[in-house]
Amino acid sequence: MNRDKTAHAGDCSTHLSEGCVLCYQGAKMVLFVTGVCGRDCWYCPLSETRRNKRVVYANDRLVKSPDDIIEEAEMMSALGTGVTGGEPFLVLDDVVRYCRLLKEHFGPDHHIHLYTGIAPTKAQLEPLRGLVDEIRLHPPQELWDGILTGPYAASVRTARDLGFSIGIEVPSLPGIEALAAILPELDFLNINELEWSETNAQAMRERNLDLEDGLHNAVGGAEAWAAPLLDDPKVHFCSSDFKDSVQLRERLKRIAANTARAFDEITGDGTIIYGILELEGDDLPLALSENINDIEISGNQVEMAWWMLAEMRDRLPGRKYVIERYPNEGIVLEVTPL
Ligand SMILES: C[S@@+](CC[C@H](N)C(=O)[O-])C[C@H]1O[C@@H](n2cnc3c(N)ncnc32)[C@H](O)[C@@H]1O
Ligand code: SF4
Repeated sequence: MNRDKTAHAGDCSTHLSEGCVLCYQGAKMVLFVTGVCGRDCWYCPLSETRRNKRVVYANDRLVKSPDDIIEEAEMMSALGTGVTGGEPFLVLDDVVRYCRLLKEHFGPDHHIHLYTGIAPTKAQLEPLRGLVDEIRLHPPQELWDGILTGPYAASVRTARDLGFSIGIEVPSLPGIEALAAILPELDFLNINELEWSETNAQAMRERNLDLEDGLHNAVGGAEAWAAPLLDDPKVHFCSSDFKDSVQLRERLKRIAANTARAFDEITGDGTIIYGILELEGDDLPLALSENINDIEISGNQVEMAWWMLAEMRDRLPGRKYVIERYPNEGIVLEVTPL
């Protein structure tokens, strides 16, 4: 069994759902449609700013109007969207509206997958036909034993009859091997490496669970619980490391390609690097006046290519530094004085 996480993240294409293939390319927008959920999973990772809140986010952008969703999708050249929450079926009308908007704007090939913690009925699934391509069910841990006779198996069959691609997506927890029974009826089974978050930390400690290492959010033991299932070609293990590295990096690269200015350097991680000069007076130094087309002035700050700033360093009075940040005015990762 080859379960090296890095190798697995790369050698992906044989059994991944279409939604996952696009995720590997960083091409899926995450559309969070509500923080409200009727379940209360002890491991739920939702942050306090989202949990139980009636909020909508497209990636990290707070959505105030549906246009924001399209803008965000365009900014990352999204090829698809993952609809999540909270519980999307609690706001089914909104989900239908958003998915229709996305399919109309980007075309029917814009691939949409939807997560749900409920076992949806035919009446709940029907409005999503032609709008959602792939459904990912998350049955509660206490129903994994006897999965074939419960409501989630019924949803699997209904969804399949209605033409959806249908899978199960759950975090890796003890007892997960019981889901082997339903594999023949699924298109895929995605197992998320159990992740630690601020909001589930107490519940993790109560169960004597701990972080696997000091670098990632993965919970120790999570991969081992999933191990009995991992050789089945329908099963995909999504490591916490992969989400932090490949998925995020590829999405940042897409955003950077659309938003970086001519003088921003785009790194292999999808971050951008540029130089900043803080002006000491109102006047632009002569050396910069001659390069007016290669700079951007905002207040008392002049932004330019980092290497240009480094070259002119001795001719420019004022504080100078190089900045690395996420694209589109994202978080600042590093500030290096020149
Ligand atoms: C946060 S849920 C939101 C959508 C829906 N309520 C659901 O549970 O499917 C999205 C995905 O995260 C997974 N998940 C939940 N808690 C997790 C955790 N602590 N670590 C890793 N994945 C988790 C769920 O299995 C689900 O596939
Ligand atoms: S069903 Fe999903 S959103 Fe709801 S509590 Fe469970 S993990 Fe959290």
